[in-house]
Amino acid sequence: MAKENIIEVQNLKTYFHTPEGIVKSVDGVSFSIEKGKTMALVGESGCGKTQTSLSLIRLLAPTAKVSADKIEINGKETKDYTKDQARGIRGKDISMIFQEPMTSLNPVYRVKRQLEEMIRLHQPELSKQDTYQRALNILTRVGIPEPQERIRVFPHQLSGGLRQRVMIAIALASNPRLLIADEPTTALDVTIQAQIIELLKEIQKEMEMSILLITHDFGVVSQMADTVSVMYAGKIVEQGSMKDIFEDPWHPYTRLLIMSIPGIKVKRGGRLETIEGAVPNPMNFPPGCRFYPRCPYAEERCMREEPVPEVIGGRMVRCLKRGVHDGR
Ligand SMILES: Nc1ncnc2c1ncn2[C@@H]1O[C@H](COP(=O)(O)OP(=O)(O)OP(=O)(O)O)[C@@H](O)[C@H]1O
Repeated sequence: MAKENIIEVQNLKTYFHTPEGIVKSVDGVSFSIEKGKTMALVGESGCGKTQTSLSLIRLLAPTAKVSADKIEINGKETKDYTKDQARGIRGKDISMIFQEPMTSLNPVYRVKRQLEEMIRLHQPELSKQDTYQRALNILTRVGIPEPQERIRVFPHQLSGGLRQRVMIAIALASNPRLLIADEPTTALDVTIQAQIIELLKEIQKEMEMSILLITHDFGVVSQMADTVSVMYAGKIVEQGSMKDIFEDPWHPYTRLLIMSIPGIKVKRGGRLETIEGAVPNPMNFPPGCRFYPRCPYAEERCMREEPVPEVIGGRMVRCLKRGVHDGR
């Protein structure tokens, strides 16, 4: 049976036209996510992960220009959507949660108003009482104790973990087919982090929802993702199943990211805290491979030739030296 994708993106480019020049924050990105599955988009800060996800729902700065060969979301081709049309896919098709709940929760309204507004937007037929009951049910579902009390408070009166749960409740109130989770656990302590990951996984199963997980943390990827796309300097440099990528990363950047995970996989002394050097300026990428200035395996031709995507056994990699660094 053919796999059903909730989203298919081909050759997405998001460029910011600034007085100083063109910022190529997303530069030809392609991926798809199957129904009910999670794809992690991984990379360091500034690689273009957030702009990729915001491009899908067109929540970009006015200076941004988006182009693509395809952005099919839940069966609809949206690449030529205007901002107004794009508003229609937010909520029903795609919801988004962020690292910092206070950026998406409104500090001046109580939880009740924010949650009920979202429910009303998507189920206007519900009576006042049913809307309230559904709000309570969602709060209960996301593990909020004493929902009758908590629904009456303002966001700042909740702990960080509970705020994250409220944000998830609001995002789920519209029954989205795809949830974009941008660093959903980065600001939380480890125990709460694990609880939120568990919650997202349970809800995903119940609702058969797909997740686009954006993170710099390969530890979180290993707990949630089915597939992984590794992003560097506006491009996807490696793509494949979580198992393939973890067990046998082909791109040097992926290898270095995995080596920087704290924990059991890599021996203590061998662990990297960070990768040396910095992500290049998207206004001025180096010629050839964009990773060569930081790559331990780079050779002369990497500075000249831009690697094209190679697809082998269901995986994709963009590296001229694949086959050398992994001993094949
Ligand atoms: N409005 C804008 N104008 C110009 N450049 C921008 C704008 N917004 C983002 N950028 C640039 O686009 C690039 C990619 O940013 P993006 O936020 O997508 O990175 P990221 O990988 O998600 O990192 P982070 O983890 O910090 O969110 C960055 O270099 C950023 O400075």
